[in-house]
Amino acid sequence: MSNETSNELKTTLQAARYGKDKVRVLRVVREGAWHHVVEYNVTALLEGDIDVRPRAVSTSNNMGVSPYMDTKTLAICIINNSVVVATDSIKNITYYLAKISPHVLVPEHFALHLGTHFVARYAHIHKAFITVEQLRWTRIPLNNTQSDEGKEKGHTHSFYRDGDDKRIVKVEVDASKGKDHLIGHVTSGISDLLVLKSTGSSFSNFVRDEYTTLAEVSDRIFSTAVDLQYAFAPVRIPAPADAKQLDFPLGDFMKADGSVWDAVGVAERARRVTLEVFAEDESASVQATLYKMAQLLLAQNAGVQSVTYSLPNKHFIPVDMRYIGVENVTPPEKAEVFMPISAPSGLISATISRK
Ligand SMILES: O=c1[nH]c(=O)c2[nH]c(=O)[nH]c2[nH]1
Repeated sequence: MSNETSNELKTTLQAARYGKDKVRVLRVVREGAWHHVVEYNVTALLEGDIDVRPRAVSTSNNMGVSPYMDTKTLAICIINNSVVVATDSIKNITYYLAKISPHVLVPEHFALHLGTHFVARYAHIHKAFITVEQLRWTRIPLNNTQSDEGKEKGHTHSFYRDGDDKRIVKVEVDASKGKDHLIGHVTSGISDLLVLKSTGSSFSNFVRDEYTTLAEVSDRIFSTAVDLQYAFAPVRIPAPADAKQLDFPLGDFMKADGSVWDAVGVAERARRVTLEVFAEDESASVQATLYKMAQLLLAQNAGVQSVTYSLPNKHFIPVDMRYIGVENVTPPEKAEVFMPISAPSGLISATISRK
């Protein structure tokens, strides 16, 4: 395509969003000798009046620009970067809020505080999208060490990574109805929670036709990497009242609809219910177990509106050793040696919401 053609092409900016991805932060909060740590990977993206394109491009050169400039240079000169909060600044703000936010230990609260600051601080930013991925750091359990209140057991300042699963929080702070009408949309969940059970799973009565080779089984391995998302009802966020727009009165909006918004409690119950249903269910299929998990999660958490699970069915094939005179494949419930199959896997997902 020639330059002339690309210059003349009429286009419209359908959507634009930008910011910083993978901002890695570890925060230590000290209550005397009793320390807390959180490690987050933060993505902070902004939307608003961020169109950098020149409003009207003049090629007739009546704008006080040197007559020797060509059309291309002129266009670069008047590109409107004045609407751009640099992604470097977005990263700096993320670290600053990690330093000063009283809400930093709870990813939902931190994400809401960060998103609120972006839309409150910059008049032309109408929406902030914050994703916080929390990595596990669990207190090393020791019998003789516990907090002053005696609530939590474990070492005062030593932690270990007790799982690769992450807590994933996605927040949208929407100021499009005005800076005094901030709405927060919060979705939380879990990713990469790897589980396996060696019995208590069957699969039968599925469609049998000319494409079917799978045998019905009353006993099989069930393994998945849980991906869970649960959505809260939207929350009203009071606009910051201070000059620097850093206020975030969490207590106020927790009571805004007359209920307490317990993000930490929901997260603990969601992980527990997922693990318990997985372990205890006599699974008729991944689909059936998924539905039970989601129903129980909704039943236990009044503030949750909908639940989405996405569960790969990781296959394990009994190794056929009949060629060396060893029986390992029949009956299936007696199989002992399996080949884990990395691909393909099944993939079962569903969203369950309140009626
Ligand atoms: O629990 C299962 N659900 C399926 O839809 C399916 N399909 C399949 O081949 N195995 C399984 N297992």
